[in-house]
Amino acid sequence: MAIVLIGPPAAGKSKVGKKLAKLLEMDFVDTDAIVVRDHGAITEIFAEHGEPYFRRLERAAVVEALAQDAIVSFGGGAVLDADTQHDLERHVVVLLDVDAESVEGRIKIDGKRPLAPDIESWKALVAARRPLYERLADRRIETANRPRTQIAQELADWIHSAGEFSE
Ligand SMILES: Nc1ncnc2c1ncn2[C@@H]1O[C@H](COP(=O)(O)OP(=O)(O)OP(=O)(O)O)[C@@H](O)[C@H]1O
Ligand SMILES: O=C(O)C1=C[C@@H](O)[C@@H](O)[C@H](O)C1
Ligand SMILES: [Mg+2]
Repeated sequence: MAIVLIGPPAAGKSKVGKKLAKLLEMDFVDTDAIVVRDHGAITEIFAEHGEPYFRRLERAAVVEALAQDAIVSFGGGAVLDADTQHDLERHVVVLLDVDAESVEGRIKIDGKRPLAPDIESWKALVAARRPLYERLADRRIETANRPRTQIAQELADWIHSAGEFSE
């Protein structure tokens, strides 16, 4: 079973996931990183082949990631795939959430998200996905104005107390 972090672009899935994996002494896998490893930069995949093509590569990355007992950070849109939604029923799913105001500075900083290049597109994307994120999640964590270390520690404590991965 994997512990899967889902949620809006720039919620902190990759950064928090890495810290959580360290705390729990588990492997860390990121579906975006698998796609990049196998196919190159995400911005270029979107520009050259479009979103449906990217989603197929992403689905393969999800299958690889969920086969491991690891902390798995999803790309923001990985949950859109119906097979992935079904697969998530067998895993622990955490929604890392963030509001538009708090995410604004984060989006501006890296600007490398083809579907959310600015805050207005981020808002529309997240509004459409929010019911899905909430339906799939076993637990929701607010990340606005909170250090990543604290978020990771809270999650690690919850996982320990829930008995997940206890030996
Ligand atoms: N709790 C936080 N407080 C402040 N900044 C944060 C926090 N979490 C993440 N960030 C910043 O937000 C940006 C996005 O973080 P990260 O790449 O982990 O997001 P993500 O959820 O993995 O996004 P994506 O869906 O694009 O993969 C980074 O610049 C990161 O430093
Ligand atoms: O929210 C999304 O649809 C995306 C988020 C990123 O993690 C990448 O997977 C890609 O930029 C698409
Ligand atoms: Mg990420």
